[in-house]
Amino acid sequence: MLSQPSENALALNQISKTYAGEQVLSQLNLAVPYGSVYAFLGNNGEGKSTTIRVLTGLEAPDAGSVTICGDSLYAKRRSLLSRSARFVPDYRLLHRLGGLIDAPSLYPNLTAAEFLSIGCGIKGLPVSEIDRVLAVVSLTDAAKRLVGQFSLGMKQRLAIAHTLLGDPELLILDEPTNGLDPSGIRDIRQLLSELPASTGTTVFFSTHNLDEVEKMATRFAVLKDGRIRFESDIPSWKAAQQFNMTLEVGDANAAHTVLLKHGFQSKMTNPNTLRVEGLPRDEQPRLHALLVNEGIELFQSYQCKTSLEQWFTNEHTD
Ligand SMILES: Nc1ncnc2c1ncn2[C@@H]1O[C@H](COP(=O)(O)OP(=O)(O)OP(=O)(O)O)[C@@H](O)[C@H]1O
Repeated sequence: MLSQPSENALALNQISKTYAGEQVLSQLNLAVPYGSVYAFLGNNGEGKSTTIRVLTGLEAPDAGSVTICGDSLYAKRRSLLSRSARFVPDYRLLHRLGGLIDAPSLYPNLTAAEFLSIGCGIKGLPVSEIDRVLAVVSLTDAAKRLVGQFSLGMKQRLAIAHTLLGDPELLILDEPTNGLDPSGIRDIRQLLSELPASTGTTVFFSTHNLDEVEKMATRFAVLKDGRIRFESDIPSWKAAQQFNMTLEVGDANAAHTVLLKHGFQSKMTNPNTLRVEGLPRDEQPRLHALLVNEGIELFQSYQCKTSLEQWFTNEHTD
């Protein structure tokens, strides 16, 4: 009998994992609240895929526990052949989650509906599920088209539809926009960010792209050196973030004097360009208004993009 859901759709407690003497995950703790779109952010090789394999039951941890919708995924069992105990997943829990790990395996000679009907058959679901999940991923009109004729973005949406068969409470995706073109990326971002509202599913996805986090997630955590090094909801993170800005103005010298008078530090990079570093987000409107009010011609102002590595190094070195 499954217990009542806790406040978190997913929780990892003190998870450790070692490969051939190399510690990949080290006492990792993570909690994903129901209804969130949770980004699991980390650079290449930090252990995102390893974590996802552990929390989908594909690979047992060396230590720690995984809780899905309030129930423990792993139990320690003594093997019949050896005296040592090992973690074994409770497969009954896996129907509560849908997982998309690595590139989806799709059949090019089947239509989208035929492909999904196989999933329905395996899971013992009514065929009405096919129309439901196709509608969620906006592929209703492509139901009778061959999968081999789909764009990469459509294939990814179909793969997500497949994971949604049976209406799982939690969806887990490993780098879901990898390899897609800009329009495919946009579609997947929109689909995933709307899923909690449209189906009640909590979304957990890994990425190495900071931009992805800002555009899709409600919360995020940064994995580094096997642990969660930073965790926040998006609005608090945005409010606390500082930006480097470039301003294109008619007279950089005059603009510099105005900014200095109001306590902003700026650097002139040429007679028409200023750079302002470490500017808090909520100071940006005031800075623009000051320049305009003082009669400075402001042609353009843009934020310099920060990579995950830069952002993490700048703000969270310990
Ligand atoms: N089955 C395995 N056997 C041995 N080492 C492994 C295995 N799987 C992963 N590793 C190692 O664990 C570390 C983390 O790998 P993992 O694939 O989890 O990282 P990742 O954050 O998902 O990286 P990427 O973004 O490149 O996919 C790497 O050093 C990798 O070489």
